[in-house]
Amino acid sequence: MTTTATEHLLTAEGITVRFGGLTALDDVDLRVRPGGVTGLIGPNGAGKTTLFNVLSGVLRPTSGTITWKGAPPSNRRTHHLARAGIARTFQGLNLFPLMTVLDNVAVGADRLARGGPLSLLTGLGRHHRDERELRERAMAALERFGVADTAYRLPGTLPYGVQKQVALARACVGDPELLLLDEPAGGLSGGQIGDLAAQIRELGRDMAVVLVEHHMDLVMEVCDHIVVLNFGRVISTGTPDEVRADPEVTRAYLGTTDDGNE
Ligand SMILES: Nc1ncnc2c1ncn2[C@@H]1O[C@H](COP(=O)(O)OP(=O)(O)OP(=O)(O)O)[C@@H](O)[C@H]1O
Repeated sequence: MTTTATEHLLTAEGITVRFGGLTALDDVDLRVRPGGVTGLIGPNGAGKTTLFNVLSGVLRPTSGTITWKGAPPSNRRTHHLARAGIARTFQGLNLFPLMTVLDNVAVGADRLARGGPLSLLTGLGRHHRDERELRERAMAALERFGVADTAYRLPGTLPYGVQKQVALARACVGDPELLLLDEPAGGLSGGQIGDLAAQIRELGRDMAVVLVEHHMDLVMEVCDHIVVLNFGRVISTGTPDEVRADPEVTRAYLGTTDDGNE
């Protein structure tokens, strides 16, 4: 199925997630168009990570529907979503510590190969040509993110900022149509965050990016559209300027009442 520029790539409707008695998401809607950067923000515990986990197939919602390119995803398990064109990064990076940087990134290209998921790890069901192509793609992705010189190192031997670039290269190597970035600025210095902003804007020209991030300057700089969650509900949506000017958003972040009292 093809998607025109005016159609939504991903639609989440009425997403509710309950953990026992706690409602982490309450009837949340999210629509993502092809291309551009959507920010998902909100105070601690607002439900951002839970929504990300639903979108990337890690968590099945209690109720609600997800539509990918106009139809429900045929299989919501994470590696199937990756093959359909949805990639994500993790707060904890999730790089394989005993694999080289190059192999870590080649695993991310798996959706383009004929072998099954993780066949690069097991060596089963894959042609030598596949492997060579995957490694060439992985090297090209490392070059794109400026870390090709680390290809044969183990991730744990590299500075944190470099590991973050490797994780980005892994997410992008399969040419996803939707990239979910979970707090990409966490642990980075001011200068690194400036570089990251330029990278995210560039990525948003090739694919749709959804960004969960606490670093407000970065969010306001790179996002075309922002969705604000508080206590599991969408309390505001709009452009960065619209969201910044919304008193509901200020109240959510400051935890104040209409009178300005705590
Ligand atoms: N597996 C779980 N079991 C029980 N409660 C959970 C679980 N995961 C999240 N929660 C709760 O759901 C609510 C939303 O959490 P979530 O992590 O999605 O928020 P968040 O907006 O990502 O917060 P933060 O900015 O602090 O990462 C919180 O009250 C949290 O304690």
